Amino acid sequence: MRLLHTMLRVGDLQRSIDFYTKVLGMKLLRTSENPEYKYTLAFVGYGNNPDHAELELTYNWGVDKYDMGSAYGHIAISADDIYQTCDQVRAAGGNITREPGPVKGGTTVIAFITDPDGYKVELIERADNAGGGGLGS
Ligand SMILES: C[C@@H](O)C(=O)SC[C@H](NC(=O)CC[C@H](N)C(=O)O)C(=O)NCC(=O)O
Ligand code: NI
Repeated sequence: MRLLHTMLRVGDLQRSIDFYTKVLGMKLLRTSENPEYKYTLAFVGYGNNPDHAELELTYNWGVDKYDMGSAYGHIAISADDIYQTCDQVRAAGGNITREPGPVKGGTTVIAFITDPDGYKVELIERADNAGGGGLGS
């Protein structure tokens, strides 16, 4: 089995596509519309399934905001140079809610940003091909 995607409901599809492509360097992989049920999907990521997990951005026509509740945590993305990535996020108008620095009690360098809808995205500094060595290692 493989992790295929995470679905996020968004209030403005182009705004979210711009964030994940222009700010976080993802590609727009495909889109689809469902006129009958009035929604549009946009899949973004660093590559296609099955080699890469994707984000499924769901826009329900006419719905521009959601109650984010308190259950959602974050999605995590690796960054070769987290300081440079955060500078790029800032320069592109992204919101950094936790500046880069070692995780509490550990050495892994992380940062948190929020996307246009307020979904948290964790940046973890590691070479893309790194594996294992969980947080705090
Ligand atoms: C394409 C595949 O990956 C899907 O996730 S389609 C699942 C389907 N999505 C929708 O109907 C989108 C619009 C709907 N109003 C919504 O906001 O989810 C679905 O079954 N969604 C229900 C769900 O709980 O995800
Ligand atoms: Ni889905």
